[in-house]
Amino acid sequence: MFKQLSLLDKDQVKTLKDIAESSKFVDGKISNPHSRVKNNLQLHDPAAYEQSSKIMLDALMANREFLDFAFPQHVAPPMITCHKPGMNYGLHADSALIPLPSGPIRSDISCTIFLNGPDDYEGGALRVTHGEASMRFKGTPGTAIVYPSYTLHEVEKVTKGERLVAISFIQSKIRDVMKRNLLYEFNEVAALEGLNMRHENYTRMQAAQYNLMRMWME
Ligand SMILES: O=C(O)CCC(=O)C(=O)O
Ligand SMILES: [Fe+2]
Repeated sequence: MFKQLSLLDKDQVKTLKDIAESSKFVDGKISNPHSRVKNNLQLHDPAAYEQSSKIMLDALMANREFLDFAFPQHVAPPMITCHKPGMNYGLHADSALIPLPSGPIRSDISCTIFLNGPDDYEGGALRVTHGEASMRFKGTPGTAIVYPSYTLHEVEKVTKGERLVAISFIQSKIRDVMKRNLLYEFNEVAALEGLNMRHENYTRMQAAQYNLMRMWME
């Protein structure tokens, strides 16, 4: 399942764009030296990375929709990347393990946070495939899309302007996507409709929700 989040306000987006503007970017291959498809730039300035990733990490961990949907166990600090005209990130699968200073995390969910808007660049859609079908995303500034890391996906070539986003990877407490989505749906419907039920039935349903989480959470 895919989820679009309203993550950052205008001021946060501006701060992040200011950081990007005044920071050094390097060839994205620095973190994937063997990739034949990665053709973008990524932020390469420790202080700027620390400051920008904290804003986005804090926003993710304060976002109810994200917490309810992703059941995050570990979240990689979001990294700002940039595609200029001619750049793309060809079709690929995300690595199962994402190295972090604190040790590797498993990527269950991938996340793109949009800092530039669809009017700021041409091309550059994030295309996520699902078998022979695919979905294309170009979010407005401050929104994010989370999607399963097991998908093959790509960033289409930017033909004009600049695509500025941040990317992150999430290890979920619920590794199995089917179980995670089922719990999300169950919890959502219970939250929206539960109070219309008779109290004793609501209590029993809540016990079922908690017990599924006990069974499935790592
Ligand atoms: O820039 C994006 O939206 C996604 C980039 C990507 O697929 C990756 O870094 O693995
Ligand atoms: Fe990817």
